[in-house]
Order: sequence, then C-alpha cells, then structure tokens
Amino acid sequence: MLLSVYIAGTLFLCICVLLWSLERRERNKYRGVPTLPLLPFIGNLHQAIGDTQHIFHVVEHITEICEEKQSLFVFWLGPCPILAAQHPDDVKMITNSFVEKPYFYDFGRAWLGDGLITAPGYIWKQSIKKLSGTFTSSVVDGYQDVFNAQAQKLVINLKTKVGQEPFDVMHELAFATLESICQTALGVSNISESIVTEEYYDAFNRCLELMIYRGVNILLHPDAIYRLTPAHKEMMKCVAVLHKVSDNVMKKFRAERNDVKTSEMRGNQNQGTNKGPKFKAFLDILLELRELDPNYTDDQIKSEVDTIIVAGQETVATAFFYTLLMIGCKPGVQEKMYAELHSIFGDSKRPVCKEDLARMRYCEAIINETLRLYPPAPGVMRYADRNLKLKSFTIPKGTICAINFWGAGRSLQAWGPDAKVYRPERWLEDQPPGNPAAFLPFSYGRRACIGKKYAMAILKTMLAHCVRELDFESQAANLKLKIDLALRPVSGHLIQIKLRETENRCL
Ligand code: HEM
Repeated sequence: MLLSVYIAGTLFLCICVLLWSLERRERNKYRGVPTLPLLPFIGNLHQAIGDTQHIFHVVEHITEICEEKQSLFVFWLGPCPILAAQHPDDVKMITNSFVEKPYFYDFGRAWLGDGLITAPGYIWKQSIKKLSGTFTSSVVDGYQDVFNAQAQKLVINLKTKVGQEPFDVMHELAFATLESICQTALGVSNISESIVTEEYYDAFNRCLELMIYRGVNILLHPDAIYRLTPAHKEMMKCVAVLHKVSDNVMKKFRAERNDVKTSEMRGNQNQGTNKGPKFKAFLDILLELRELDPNYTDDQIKSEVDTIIVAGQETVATAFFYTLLMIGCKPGVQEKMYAELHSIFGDSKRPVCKEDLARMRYCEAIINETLRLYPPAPGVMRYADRNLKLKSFTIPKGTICAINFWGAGRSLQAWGPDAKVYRPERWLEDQPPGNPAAFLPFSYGRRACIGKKYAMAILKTMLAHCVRELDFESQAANLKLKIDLALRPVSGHLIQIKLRETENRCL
C-alpha cells in the first residue's frame, strides 16, 4: 500500500516537473515581451475570469501597457500564449502575413460554417478570389434605393420615440440593417415577417453571448467537453433559429428570381410588373459560381449567406449607434453636420443619391472618428502558421495573435496628443490623420472587411435622413463598456430624440 502511494506520488511529481519544464521552454520563447504576473500552469487565466465588462477592463489595461512600452504584450491563457499587437508596423506585418485564424473562430462554425469569416485559410483563399469584388462602389451604388427606403422607415420608427426618456435604440437599428442586408446583398425585395423576427434577434444576441462564455471558459474549449454542456444545447437551438432565416431568404430569393424569369419570358405583355431588384445581389453571384463550379456546394452558399447577414448587420447597427451617441453628446458637432446637410439638401427630405454621399465630407469625418474611438469589433485574431520576424521580436510559429483595434485607435503615438479626444475635423485636414494601420475598425491587410463601401454608404444615408428630421441627445461622459464579441455599452444603447426645430415649425 505504502509502496503504491509512493509510486503514485513520484509519478505525479515527475509529471509536474515535466509540465513545468515544458512551460518554461514555451514561456522563454516570449522572453522580453511584457506580460502580467504569472501563476504556474494557469499563467494569466485567473486574470481573465469575470464577466464581459471585466474582459473590457483587461483589454484596456493591456492597451495601456502596449502604449507605454510601445511593444507587444503576451497574455497566457493557461499554456496558450496570446500575443497582443497594436503598433501599426506590427499590425501591418501580422495581418499581411497570416490568413489562418485560431481555433476560437471554430466556436462560430456551427453557425457560419466555412463562410469567409470562419473559414480555414485554404478555403478562404479560394472563396475570396470569387467574392472580393462583390461590394465594389458600382455594386453598392445600386443599393442606394434600398438604403433610402430603410432610412425613411427608420426615421418613422424613431419618431414614435420622440419626447420619451432615454431608450435602447439598438432594436430599431438592428432591424433596419437586417432588412437592408436581406434586400441588398441577398436580393430579396419583399421582406416578410417570417424573416426579420424578434425570435431571430434574440437568437442572434444569445449566440454571441454563448460564444464569449465559451471563449473565456478554457475548460469548455475542447469540443468533446463542450458538447456535453447545456450551453452547447442552447447554442444549437439558437443556430437552428438563425439558419431558418437564411433558409427562408434563399427560398424567397429563388422564388423571386423565378418570377422575374417568367415575366421576362412573357416579354412585353407584362412590362412594368417586374419588381425584382435592379442590381446583381451577392447571392446572385454565389449562385452563378455554383453553376460554373460543381465543387461549390449548397452548404458553402448557405454559410456565405449566414456570414453576410452577421457581418453586415450587427456591425453597421453598432457603428450607427456610437455615431448617434457621439453627435448626441456633442451638440456643436451635430449642428455642424446639420449645416452640411442643409447646404446639400436645403429643406428637402428627398432621397440621398451617390453624388450627395460624395459631398457629405463632414458626415464621413464623424463616422470615421466614431469608428476610430469605438470600433464595433474591438479586435481580431490571426494564427501564426510560421515564424514571423517583426522589428523587435520574432513571432514563433503556433502563436495566436490578437490585433487590438481599441488600442490602435486611441494610441497617442499614432494619433497625436489629442488621440482620446473626439475631433472629426482631424479627418478634414490636408494630411490624413494617424497611420492607416492604426485605423482598424474594418481590420487591415488580408482578411480585412470586404463590406467597407457598403457600410459607409448605408451609414451616411441613414445619418442624413435621421439628422435632417431629428435631434439626438445622449450621455457619454461615464460610458461603461463591455466586450460581447462586439463592443457594447453596459447600460444599453441609450439615446433620446427630439424633433428638429424646423420640423416642429412645420407641424
Ligand atoms: C461598420 C461596419 C462594419 C465593420 C466595423 C466591419 C468590420 C469587419 C472586421 C473587423 C472584419 C474582420 C473580421 C476578422 O478578421 O475576424 C470584417 C470582415 C468581413 N466583413 Fe465587415 N464590417 C462592417 C460591415 C460589413 C458589411 C456591411 C459587410 C457586407 C455587406 C461586411 C462583410 C464582411 C465580410 C464578408 C468579412 C470577412 C472578410 C474575409 O475574411 O475575407 N462587413 N468586417
């Protein structure tokens, strides 16, 4: 008996020593890179435990260290090093060199399959060749009618809130951007209630929460363990709701395209009854690709549809919210924007056309400044599939790199002494501000956002419609934030609305 206790004890000790020496060897690879105080085996894991508000504080703390030392930072999630980067030179190198994403992205694969965001590198390389040109300026110009219609509908919805106490505006924004993405990129002109539903909205938010919950619970990272948990069961239920939406969209799309073909075949007889969209939708392009390439499966198309819904909806709605938040607490900025709109539109509430968008320079500066300080996605990750030499450090193969958008956008080094001040005018000066690789809301390098032109067009259109008729008020002084994958305010997306004075006079 004593002997077996002795053997077991010795064995345990040997395993600990082995693990400890492996850990030391691994940690030595990152010697010189700042980190937080480490515990044996768990590294910084204990510092990551907490809610999503705590995660935001950790990111803020890391940002301060990186800025002060002008260096990288390594966070040890147990045995797994996560290398945070925010210096423009490092960001450029990392995002241009690596296209693989770390296993954290697999947590979204049940939902987004091999769509562009979650696809492994070899699939992404094939997909991006086909899809990189799907949101060019000329394609996005074709969406302008939908953007106007959705913006007008949003104004009508927001007018019902005039005079109320501060309210959470995200619901209105999310529905407007979801309908827009279905009508534009996915080419479904009649959005029925079966598509944009409360059930979808709730399932979407819950999925994000469940993914972050898994992300911070390292014990739930292995699939074999996660599958046994109630969280997995709930995730699959939510994913089923979300997939029902993409299935519905695809069914409707096919039905509408068949109607268009039928009415085209009927020729002149039915002229004027064809209500299909005037542009080629992203989904048109996907279906054309499938006709040309038999290896392009229905599953792949569905994954891209789910991906485009996620990528083009929540991000735009969040960006719009922060823009309202900023103009709402800076009356001078809002008035200057209104003056610009008045110089373009006069008192007219006419639709916004692409020439107007080009003239809305202050409005664009407001959006850029908002995205700099409040990037809807506060960062992204890349997986180092080989060693990479940076100026100050060689990233070892196997490292998970986290690009810190939040930190890059607020860096004094990159943006100057007023980096933390909201000043849209910086975007209108002769020299473009900062360093392009420090302005990261759409990411940078390979695997950056392909929807930037879409985002800017819809954001400007919605802003023009809203600010021409409404006056926004908000409190951002004591804003508390959390990271729910997206950067979100803890107390909700609170805004107050008044009718613009000119509107009051008209009534
Ligand atoms: C303000 C709005 C937007 C922001 C802040 C934003 C941000 C981003 C970011 C940070 C990424 C990189 C994700 C990663 O590497 O993990 C990304 C990728 C992507 N975005 Fe956007 N996005 C916006 C709007 C849109 C829109 C409107 C669309 C489509 C209509 C879109 C489509 C995509 C796609 C397909 C990808 C994956 C690209 C790839 O991996 O090749 N985004 N976006």
